[in-house]
Amino acid sequence: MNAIVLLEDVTKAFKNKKAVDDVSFSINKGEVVAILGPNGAGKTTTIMMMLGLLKPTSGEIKLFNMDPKEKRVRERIGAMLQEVSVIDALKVIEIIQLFRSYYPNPMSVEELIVCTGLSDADLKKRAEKLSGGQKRRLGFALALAGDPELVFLDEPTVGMDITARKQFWQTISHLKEQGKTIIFTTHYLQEADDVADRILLFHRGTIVEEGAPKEIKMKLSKQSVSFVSEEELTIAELALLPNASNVYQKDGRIYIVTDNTDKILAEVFEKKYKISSIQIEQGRLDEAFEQLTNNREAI
Ligand SMILES: Nc1ncnc2c1ncn2[C@@H]1O[C@H](COP(=O)(O)OP(=O)(O)OP(=O)(O)O)[C@@H](O)[C@H]1O
Repeated sequence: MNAIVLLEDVTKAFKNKKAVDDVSFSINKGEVVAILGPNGAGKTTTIMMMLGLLKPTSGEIKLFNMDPKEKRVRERIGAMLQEVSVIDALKVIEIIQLFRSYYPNPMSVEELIVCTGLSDADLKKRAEKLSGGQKRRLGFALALAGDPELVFLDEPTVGMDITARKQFWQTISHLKEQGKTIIFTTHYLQEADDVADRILLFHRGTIVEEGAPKEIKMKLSKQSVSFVSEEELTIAELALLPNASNVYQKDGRIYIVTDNTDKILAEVFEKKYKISSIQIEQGRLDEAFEQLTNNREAI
């Protein structure tokens, strides 16, 4: 088996609330996997557990078939977390050298500079003087300092401008070509679609969809029929229509998400509902993602 990350029935509860609820997945060597989901979905908690920084309440996590806390594991992984906390008084280059010294086969400083886009001027700055975007670059450099086989990136592009984002994803593609395994979290379907081999879509602590971006897109970007209702129609009633896969209300219109708009229209007409302003929507991907998570919110 090529799986270098393995989670089996992992749950993390804070007090009584389950942040991650019975999650299982495995990741193979060389895969780029996006953990996608809205705020509070459990993405960061999952990353922190994989890194051995949080202990699961139940279930098991293995990296390279070992406990994530083992030194032999730590030497093979790198992580960029949301908060980069470094020693403010040190210069950027000193922090990078310090991190490199923790690893048996670190990446060269030259390569780290190319990968992260840090400039010579940035290297001489004290960490406390860095802008938000420069701090993210430093965080990325520290994640790569040990030339890791497995890289964890928690919302890596937050605070980056467009140029920095572009360069960042180019570097990720380059690291993938080198055979590195990359796991990143994001709120943005587009980012996951552009770079990931596989998406794990999290919502409320569970994986609600999993697959290649193409598969996820096919599942999510369903068409819908929308209309204005002239009478009191309940979502629950419409959800019973045989071809309705989802029903929701937005800006005074009712939307019925479906695989077959012709059939759903026939079903709606048959019921003789008093409706007007009927439209068929193609379904944008971002919208579909929002629908999926919003609708689950209401369940
Ligand atoms: N240390 C903690 N103590 C209590 N609750 C926590 C703690 N850490 C996370 N949670 C809760 O667990 C849930 C999942 O949080 P998590 O940070 O994993 O989500 P996320 O998907 O990373 O969200 P975001 O996109 O906002 O970063 C949230 O409801 C959060 O409030």
